[in-house]
Amino acid sequence: MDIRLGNGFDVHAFDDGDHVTLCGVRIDHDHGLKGHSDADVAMHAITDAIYGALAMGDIGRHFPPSDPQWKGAASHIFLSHAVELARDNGFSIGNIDCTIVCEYPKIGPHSNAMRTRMAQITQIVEDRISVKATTSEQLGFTGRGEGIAALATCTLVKT
Ligand SMILES: Nc1ccn([C@@H]2O[C@H](COP(=O)(O)O)[C@@H](O)[C@H]2O)c(=O)n1
Ligand SMILES: C[C@@]1(CO)OP(=O)(O)OP(=O)(O)OC[C@H]1O
Repeated sequence: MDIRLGNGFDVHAFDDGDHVTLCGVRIDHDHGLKGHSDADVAMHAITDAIYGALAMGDIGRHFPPSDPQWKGAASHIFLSHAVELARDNGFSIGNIDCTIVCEYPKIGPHSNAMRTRMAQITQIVEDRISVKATTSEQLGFTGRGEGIAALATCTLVKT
């Protein structure tokens, strides 16, 4: 059995707006997130974890921020591409674990909806997908409420 481990990390700054999109779920908030795409920082970290496990670059290599085609794009496009690339190379996703770092919004009330959406996109069962959150105890850029960071790990399995 061939098992690969990948990790991903992303940050997006807060901007004017009334909601953020995290793992494909819209959450009302007093700010939005700045980005070339929909700025779904958690989905970007998960996408990069899959590219990482495949050793096939990163999200910016496949979807350059300089390409106007991706302006405002929904991030499920990026994740679906990484999932398809894994499948094309004979891998299935073993599990995904994502940690979102911010003081606000609170993630807990939305984490199950996020797992459901991620399961739809990745076509794996929800109990193989984890979405967690932590504050940074008011320290650093996340602690000052300047943006959101996300980390993700995934395993890919070829039998
Ligand atoms: N944006 C967040 C941050 C945290 N949580 C939940 O609160 C728990 C305690 O966070 P600490 O940083 O104080 O350890 C954390 O384990 C999460 O359950 C959250 O939902 N959203
Ligand atoms: C997702 C892409 C798409 O152009 O743009 P952003 O939304 O700015 O997100 P980032 O995490 O900076 O990754 C780079 C790009 O691939």
